[in-house]
Amino acid sequence: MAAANRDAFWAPSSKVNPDLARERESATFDVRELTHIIDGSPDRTKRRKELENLLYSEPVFRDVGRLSMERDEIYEQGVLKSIKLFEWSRKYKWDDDDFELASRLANHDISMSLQHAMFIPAIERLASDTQKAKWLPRALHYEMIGTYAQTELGHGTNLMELETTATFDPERNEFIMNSPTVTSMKWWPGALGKSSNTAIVLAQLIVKGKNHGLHPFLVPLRSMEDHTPLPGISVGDIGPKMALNCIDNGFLIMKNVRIPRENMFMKNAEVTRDGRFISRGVDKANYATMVLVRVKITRWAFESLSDGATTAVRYSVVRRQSSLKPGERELQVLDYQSQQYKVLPALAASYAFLMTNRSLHRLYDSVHADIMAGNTKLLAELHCQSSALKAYMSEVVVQLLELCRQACGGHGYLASSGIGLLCASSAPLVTVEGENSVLYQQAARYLMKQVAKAVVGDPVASGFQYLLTQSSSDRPDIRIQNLADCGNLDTLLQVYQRMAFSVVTGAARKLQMAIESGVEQHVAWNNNMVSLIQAARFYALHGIAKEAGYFLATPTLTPDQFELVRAAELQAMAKVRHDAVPLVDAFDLHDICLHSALGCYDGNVYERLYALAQTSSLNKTQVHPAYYKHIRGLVKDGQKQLRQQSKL
Ligand SMILES: CC/C=C\C/C=C\C/C=C\CCCC(=O)SCCNC(=O)CCNC(=O)[C@H](O)C(C)(C)COP(=O)(O)OP(=O)(O)OC[C@H]1O[C@@H](n2cnc3c(N)ncnc32)[C@H](O)[C@@H]1OP(=O)(O)O
Ligand SMILES: Cc1cc2nc3c(=O)[nH]c(=O)nc-3n(C[C@H](O)[C@H](O)[C@H](O)COP(=O)(O)OP(=O)(O)OC[C@H]3O[C@@H](n4cnc5c(N)ncnc54)[C@H](O)[C@@H]3O)c2cc1C
Repeated sequence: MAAANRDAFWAPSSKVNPDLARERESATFDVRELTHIIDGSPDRTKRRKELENLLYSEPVFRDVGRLSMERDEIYEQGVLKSIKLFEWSRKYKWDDDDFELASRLANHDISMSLQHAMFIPAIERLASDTQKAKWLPRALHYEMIGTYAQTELGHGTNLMELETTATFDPERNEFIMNSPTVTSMKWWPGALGKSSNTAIVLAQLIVKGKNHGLHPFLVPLRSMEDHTPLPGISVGDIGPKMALNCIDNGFLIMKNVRIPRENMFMKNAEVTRDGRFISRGVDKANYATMVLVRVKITRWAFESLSDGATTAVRYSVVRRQSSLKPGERELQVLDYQSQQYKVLPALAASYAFLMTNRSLHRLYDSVHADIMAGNTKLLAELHCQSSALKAYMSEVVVQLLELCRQACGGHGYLASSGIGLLCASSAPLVTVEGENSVLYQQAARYLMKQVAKAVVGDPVASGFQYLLTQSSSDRPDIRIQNLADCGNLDTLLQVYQRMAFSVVTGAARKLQMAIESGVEQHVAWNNNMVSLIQAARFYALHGIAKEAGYFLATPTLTPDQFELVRAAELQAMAKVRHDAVPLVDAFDLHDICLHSALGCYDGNVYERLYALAQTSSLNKTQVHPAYYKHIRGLVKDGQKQLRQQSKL
């Protein structure tokens, strides 16, 4: 789309859809005040606006062209956006919060997103002080452009079986990096294919023939002069994906690549000059970067879901379709109870996920500070919480975004709705940084340990006190006798704790019985995996309604109480429906960030759909070249055959 049209497209219109305007006039709260809470403070709102002005004054961040771009153009635009953010970050000395916020305003359409998402954080967490002094300036000034290369073609989850090797050569005081098999090539790391000149490579450390397990190594990939791959390095893009195609996820094969001994990250372990292996701190400390990204993913879950909820809610009040009573005006589709049931859980979950991410981030910051000071006591609890919440929130986001798409009817299937791209770009959140089934089990593993402690009366971790309170014989009955009781958050918390206690201890009992029956531990674990994963999952009324089985099959709710919860849920939806538009307006998403013809602030959906249709590459000419090449011949032949038939 030409620049002038592009600017016209995004300019907010003074003409606001009347239905949308009316919804805003009837807000029952101060939207701006809620925006400040969502941003974190009035100052953070102000900061966000400053960064919006900075980014959206740049053509590359305003482009609507991405709907019909070729992959190379998408990649190059993502590189350009990355470099803009890097230049501004250096020029204005952005902190991590500013960089994360700018990245979000760019929809994470950043080819070299791993530089700040993993490469720099890994150096900060896994390098010795001497290595940090050497490598951080080169990473922060973008001489080193990096990635985090752990996953291989043959293994992603099971880190113990990763095959890349780093063999110490005492003669030359070097490590020799190798990809010994086809399945050992690194596969998937972001920005590895074409952008990065350096990688943090996770490899099995071999010293004097002994394997000392997985350790991180800094491996130069490409010349700092002309970006050509260095000797022994074979690297490239793994091909187009469902979305996130600005990112050059790549492959890496190393054949006898030599790196200095000093390139092994040495905060948690080292190999001395004379070939002695020394381990420091806990061996899982090298997994610290993965824990950080899992926490980030809970933030991305909120961002994706609030985008989807904003589009679906605004479109659902603009779209009028069918009437409840013949002859009456067509209804705003959000007035259908079924539409509320599709769309409002995404709105509710957006707010719940925002608060959950903040709570998890506080835990992370506290535990990370302890770990940096050598105290790893709470690492296991952080691992459990980050694993369970990353898994649960990414799972729910994928489900609810698809419902938001369905709620937008046919137009939700258009790229210009933005919601299809949102579904596709959020889809990998259930896989990256630990596939969900695997992470749920990590949480379940920790839960089983807490149950074992609770059973013998030992103290349990702070987040699991319900295992003690719910087990006591004098625990109070669940007080749900009317609709009002269903709005009592303490009561709802008690319901969840009661159910969780039953499901978690039930899973533990099944596991224990299997083991006591003589089944080996790992077989018993696999045979009870679904129960263990369920024990690691569970939000308020909708969560109860959606998971009815667990609340009714355990001594938690009676059928009558469950019916009260269902009625309360529908009542709550009708109430939230009244404020649905102000509640999404409070996310205060700029139209460029939302990138949706259905979700734009002014609600002029039809004009924008038509305007974006003009950008379709098929509309470059009135008659497409395919007519002259193929269709014309078909029509002429048809005419010829009809003439011949008419003569018969
Ligand atoms: C809007 C969207 C925009 C963009 C989004 C899309 C894409 C870009 C974003 C991000 C890029 C993604 C980057 C990656 O994916 S990097 C690769 C990530 N890979 C993984 O996460 C691998 C998953 N596998 C594992 O973590 C582990 O192998 C395991 C499955 C957890 C098993 O661990 P393992 O050591 O093999 O064996 P266990 O016996 O289960 O564990 C032993 C022991 O260690 C403890 N443990 C395990 N992991 C951790 C950890 N991270 N921190 C702390 N402790 C850990 C575990 O609890 C156990 O402890 P015990 O005391 O019980 O023995
Ligand atoms: C968009 C994207 C970006 C990525 N970026 C990076 C990156 O920057 N760096 C990097 O190193 N990696 C990256 N990855 C790789 C990612 O971390 C892996 O895909 C992920 O760890 C899962 O590993 P896998 O794909 O090998 O699946 P596998 O581990 O082979 O699992 C396949 C399936 O088997 C099942 N399964 C496996 N193990 C278990 C188990 N123990 N219990 C129950 N079920 C199980 C699950 O259903 C799982 O989905 C990226 C992936 C994607 C999609």
